[in-house]
Amino acid sequence: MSLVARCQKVAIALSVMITVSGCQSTPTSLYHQVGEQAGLERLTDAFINQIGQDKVVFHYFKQTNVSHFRTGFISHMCAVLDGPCQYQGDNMVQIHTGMNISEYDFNHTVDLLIAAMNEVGISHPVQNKVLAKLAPMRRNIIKI
Ligand code: HEM
Repeated sequence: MSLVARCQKVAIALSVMITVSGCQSTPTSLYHQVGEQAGLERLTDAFINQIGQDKVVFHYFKQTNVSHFRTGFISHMCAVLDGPCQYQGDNMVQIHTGMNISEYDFNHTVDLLIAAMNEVGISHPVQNKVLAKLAPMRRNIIKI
């Protein structure tokens, strides 16, 4: 290959790298794998729907402003899944303090989220990665 052709190849490779790193969502991020903003909106709507029909945990949300919850949950998930968002809301402890959420109810809520992920077609390997990100929050949410 001539030197000019080589330089052209390197230039193309570099410009591809710059374009990719300049994107808001890296192709490998979990945020990308759940379908970015539109995917998180679909997921959160399905989750809210699940909660709305649920006899076990709905009572926690009786006084909740759904539109505020929707915006906050989407932005929190976006940040947790390494998307291009900065979650501005209260932290998990602040939000859930006083709710005294039992382990059973926490697990049940996670089941509702899994049902929502199935509903919107998120693959099981991606679901597992999402759940692994949420698992450490358990101790900041339960029985406080
Ligand atoms: C890993 C699991 C969970 C995550 C990541 C999570 C995340 C969040 C976030 C980000 C918000 C704030 C939304 C906003 O800005 O308004 C929120 C609010 C809330 N969460 Fe959770 N949550 C989890 C588990 C639970 C569980 C298990 C329950 C109850 C069974 C629960 C009950 C609530 C309620 C009732 C609110 C609304 C509080 C209000 O009305 O101001 N959460 N949650």
